[in-house]
Amino acid sequence: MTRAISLREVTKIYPRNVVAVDRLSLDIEPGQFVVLLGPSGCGKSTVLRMIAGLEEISSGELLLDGEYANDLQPGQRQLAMVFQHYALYPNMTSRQNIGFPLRIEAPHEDGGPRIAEAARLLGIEDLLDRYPGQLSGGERQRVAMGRAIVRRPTAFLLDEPLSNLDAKLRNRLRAEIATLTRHLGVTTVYVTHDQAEAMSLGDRVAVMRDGVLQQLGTAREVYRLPENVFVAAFVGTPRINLLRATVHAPLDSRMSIDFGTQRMMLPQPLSPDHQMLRIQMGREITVGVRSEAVRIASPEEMRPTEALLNGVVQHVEYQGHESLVHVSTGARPADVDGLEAPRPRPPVRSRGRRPGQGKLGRLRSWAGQVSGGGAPVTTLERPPASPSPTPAGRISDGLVVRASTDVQPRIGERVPLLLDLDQLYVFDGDGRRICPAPTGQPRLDR
Ligand SMILES: Nc1ncnc2c1ncn2[C@@H]1O[C@H](COP(=O)(O)OP(=O)(O)OP(=O)(O)O)[C@@H](O)[C@H]1O
Repeated sequence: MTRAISLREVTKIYPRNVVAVDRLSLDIEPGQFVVLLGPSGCGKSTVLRMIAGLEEISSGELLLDGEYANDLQPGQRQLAMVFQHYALYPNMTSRQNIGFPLRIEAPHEDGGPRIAEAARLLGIEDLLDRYPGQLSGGERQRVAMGRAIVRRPTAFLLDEPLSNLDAKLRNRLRAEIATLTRHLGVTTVYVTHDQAEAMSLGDRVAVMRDGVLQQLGTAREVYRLPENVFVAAFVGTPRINLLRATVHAPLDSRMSIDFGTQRMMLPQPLSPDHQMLRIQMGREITVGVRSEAVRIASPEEMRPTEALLNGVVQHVEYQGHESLVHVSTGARPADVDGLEAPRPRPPVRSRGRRPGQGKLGRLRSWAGQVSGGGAPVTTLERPPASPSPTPAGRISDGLVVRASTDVQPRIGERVPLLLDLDQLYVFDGDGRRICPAPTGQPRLDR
């Protein structure tokens, strides 16, 4: 059995008025895999904990299969949660750890066949008699998954389950989790701050910022048609180039985008999307260009859908199969708030979380509640990942261009840049995407 999960205008306000989740509405269909993506502190885990019943909902409704579920006890929800820090009992073998929830639920039943089935699905049959201390990080996370699936839950709630693992293992387990949950056909809500992980995993990605849902869509939609500058900047590697500009639209000559030190002429006749830019004349806009939408090539090679800028090569990152060329155009880079660091909310860190109430403390208590009673001992192998030290939203001031390794520009060289206008994003002063035109407004098919 699998579950439909709906959140209707759900808000969570922690003590001291910390609004962790703000009127979030989300419908997750049975069997769907939805990723909650956003920077640290944006409220992802809180959403998951409210679904699990580990956190009270301040206002709004949670529906499980269409039934009001705000007041259901965690144990009545038949959901399984897996955490970043695999909470395994160190003095129990993998078999005992996986079978633990069954012993609590049905102490007189033989859990053997279900444990064996879970172990087979996860490919850990040969690890069943080992203790957590004798397992690698990835193996422990598989055992933790085993403990979740053995109960045959109606949905999985996965809270950054892979962030403690090294990149290679993370990629492998990520693929395994996707395959496993699809095979089981169980609704899955997966929390991560890693956009690459989100893009590769979910049927749908819900991008959050400051407790507010920014966009819900397929990975392709959030990448190709980001609804605002935050989503554009958060999703995609290398990060989208974002430049401050104004629209220059004289009646008697061609429309251009003015970057301060140079203007980019838009081809005539103007596309319907570009015609709409006229309204922005004189206002500051943000232009977004992904690194694959720019090429270093001579103006003679310019296609009808391209426009020309000039730049000076600052730095070349050799990546083996391609190079990332950082080019200065003299344009002002745009800042986007809240991309990496939590929003500055002074009361939050000192908001009176008692020792043990932070991520670690919450983890200890959740582990006990969700895995079906008892208070499991948590083996914590690594300290929780600290938030990225990068200051919020600083976009590097060079335009990053993806180039084939045949292109070998010299540092300091002046180069022509051809921008693909079909992949040009424009955001208004409030950060909303105005080009390509949002759905419902006339726009080019792409
Ligand atoms: N028990 C609590 N009491 C008060 N504030 C809390 C509590 N738990 C979380 N918060 C705050 O609520 C906000 C959202 O936290 P949450 O853990 O849901 O974010 P997150 O996106 O999952 O972040 P991370 O990826 O770092 O876990 C943050 O500002 C956090 O400090």
